[in-house]
Formats: sequence, structure tokens, C-alpha cells
Amino acid sequence: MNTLIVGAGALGGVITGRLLDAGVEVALATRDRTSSDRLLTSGIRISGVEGDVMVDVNRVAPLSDYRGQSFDLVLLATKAQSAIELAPQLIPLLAPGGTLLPIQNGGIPRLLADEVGEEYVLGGLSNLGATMITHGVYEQRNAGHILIGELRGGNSGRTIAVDQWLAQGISVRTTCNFRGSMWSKLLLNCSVTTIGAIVGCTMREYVQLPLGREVFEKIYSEVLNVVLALGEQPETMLVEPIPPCRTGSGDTSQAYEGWFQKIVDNYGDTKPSMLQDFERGRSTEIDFINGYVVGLGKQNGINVEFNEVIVAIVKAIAGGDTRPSADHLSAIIARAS
Ligand SMILES: NC(=O)C1=CN([C@@H]2O[C@H](COP(=O)(O)OP(=O)(O)OC[C@H]3O[C@@H](n4cnc5c(N)ncnc54)[C@H](OP(=O)(O)O)[C@@H]3O)[C@@H](O)[C@H]2O)C=CC1
Ligand SMILES: CC(C)(CO)C(=O)C(=O)O
Repeated sequence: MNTLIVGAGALGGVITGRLLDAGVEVALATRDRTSSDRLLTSGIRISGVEGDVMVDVNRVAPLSDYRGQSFDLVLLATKAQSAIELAPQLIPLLAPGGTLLPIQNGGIPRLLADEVGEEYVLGGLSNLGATMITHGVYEQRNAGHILIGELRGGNSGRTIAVDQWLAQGISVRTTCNFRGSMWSKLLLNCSVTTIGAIVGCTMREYVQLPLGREVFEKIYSEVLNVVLALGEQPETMLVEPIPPCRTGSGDTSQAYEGWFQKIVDNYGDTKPSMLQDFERGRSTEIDFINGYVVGLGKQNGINVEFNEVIVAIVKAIAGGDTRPSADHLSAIIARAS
């Protein structure tokens, strides 16, 4: 399966490195020649969960150099904004019957399918947490996997083929309810990723702070209200999307505690991708995460006040008006009440 991975950031780097290390030949596309030249010299180094890797990258070039070539699989590992811009340029790179596999957070696979046609797009998302330390040097932060499935639901030949191909080097799972998985991931991104970014640490660290857990519960619960009001059926991924005995915030029953700990154990040690964006001075994906939910909540008359505050704080940090800090936790509780 002739494969092109677009984007040599945290996830693109880890996925490419692990596939090459397993002997799976893939090509890598960077934004520009400076980045591809650097990778040609440095190769890819991965440390962390799932073992260390040091591998040469022979097929790496700026995306524009691949014009005229054709690939059976294009795995799109850029941020959401770039994915939307790039998708139309990637379709001509697909061989007949070829697949575009986006793995961004938020509702990106659906947006791309609407833009370029569902026949080209296989739904993808990442439960794998990765950090780019510097160009060519990556850390895998959890034992996560890439989840793939048809946007319309059900199974398909291409889901099976892509799964078998990628599973040679990385952990992959398939789902017949990709839409439900997308919502479950969004629940986690709105809470685990965004709150971690605002505070400037991992989830495991922020839930130990005063108000950390309360803010998590408020945000998660508001997003869940929107998801359920829309009639969506969030799917169990590593954790159940609907907490047991959903009795509201402050629940300390054993079942709830077990559910909460499972989230911390699976996602609590990953450095949030949005925090990496702040640190690199990059634009964030907030409009596709909490911002997306706020829009849907408002359209449907559902209270999303805590998420609105979260969006405002992320925009203030991104705009340089404030910095990630634990102080935002009390501001969220105070301003939303
Ligand atoms: N990192 C993580 O742990 C997780 C990330 N995700 C999601 O995965 C997606 C990717 O995240 P992540 O890997 O962290 O992001 P990064 O910002 O680390 O990587 C994105 C890469 O895409 C490259 N890129 C941007 N535009 C182009 C272009 N036109 N052509 C080629 N390459 C381009 C960037 O290059 P340049 O550096 O030149 O801008 C960068 O290397 C996001 O949607 C994120 O939310 C989901 C789960 C976990
Ligand atoms: C893995 C997780 C949930 C961690 O925040 C994530 O998706 C991200 O950082 O983008």
C-alpha cells in the first residue's frame, strides 16, 4: 500500500518512525524543504512508551514535490486548520480507490468528507499521545492507538486493508461506529486536553489541584449534555463516555471513582497537544473542540457557560494576554457561576 504521511509533527513523526522501524516503507511530506532536509540528516528518534526507535528517513520531501505521484493511502497528520486547507490538494495524489485518512481532533474527518467526498475519506482519530521535542525527535506518551472507521458507519474492505497495513508498525483499532467514537474523543479533548493546556500541565497534575477536578466535571458534563441532546451515541473507546451513576459533579461513589481513574490512567500523562501549540506559538484547534460544542449548544438552547469561559481563556492565552496557569481554574468557576 503506497503510503504518504503528511505532517512531520508529533503524531506524524511517531507514526512514520514506528512504521519505518517495522520495515513498512512510507513517504513523509513536510511543509518545506528546510524541514525535509533536516529529517534526511537527522532521521527519526522516538523515546517513551512502546520502546525507543532510531531510524533513517529516505523518502521525505516537501509536499509539493509529490505532485504527479500516486498513493493508495494518504495519512493526514497536520493540525485541523491545515487539514482543511490541504485536503483538496491531496485528492489528486490518491491512486484510483485510494484513501485519505485524517487523524485530527474534533469533527475534522466529517468536515473533510463534506469538502472532498465521503468516498475518499476514512474516519480516523488518535488515542495515541505524542510530543515533538525538536525536529526529528519525538516522545510517545501513552500506549494509545489510532482508531479508524467509515464515517457512514459499518465495516468496509478499506477499513480492514488500512488496519492490516498500519498495524504492522502502530497500534490500530477499527470501529463500526466512528461517529460515536468521534464524539467520545471530543468529550476528552474538551476536558483533558483543553483544561490541561489552560493550566499548563497534564490531566494527572491538574486534577490534583484545588478545583481541578471540579472544572473537569463541569466541562465534561456540559459537553455530554450537548452530545446527548443531539441524539448522538458516543461510543466506548478506552473508557465509557457516560459516567456511571451520572449524578452530577462531586460524585464520589466507587463506580464513578473507577471511571474517573480510568480516564486519568489512559490520558492523564500525555502533554496536551494544545499546550504544545501554546509553547510553539501556534494557533490552537479550540474552534474545532470546545468552540465547536459551544456553537452546537447555543444553537440547541443548551447551557454551555463553562465551555464559553474555556474558549475565551484559550483565545486570551493564544493572543498573548495571559499565560497557562492554575489560577484559571478559579476564574472558570467564578466567571461561569
Ligand atoms: N500530539 C498528540 O498527542 C495528539 C494530537 N492529536 C491531533 O493530531 C493532529 C496533529 O497533531 P500534532 O502532531 O500534535 O501536531 P503538530 O503541530 O506537532 O504537527 C503538525 C505538522 O503538520 C505540519 N504541516 C502543517 N502544514 C503542512 C503542510 N502544508 N504540508 C506539510 N506539513 C504541514 C506542521 O509543519 P510545520 O512545523 O512546518 O508547521 C507540523 O509538523 C491535531 O489535530 C491534534 O489535535 C490527537 C491526539 C493526540
Ligand atoms: C491524547 C489527548 C486526549 C491528550 O490530551 C489528546 O487528544 C491531545 O492531546 O490532543
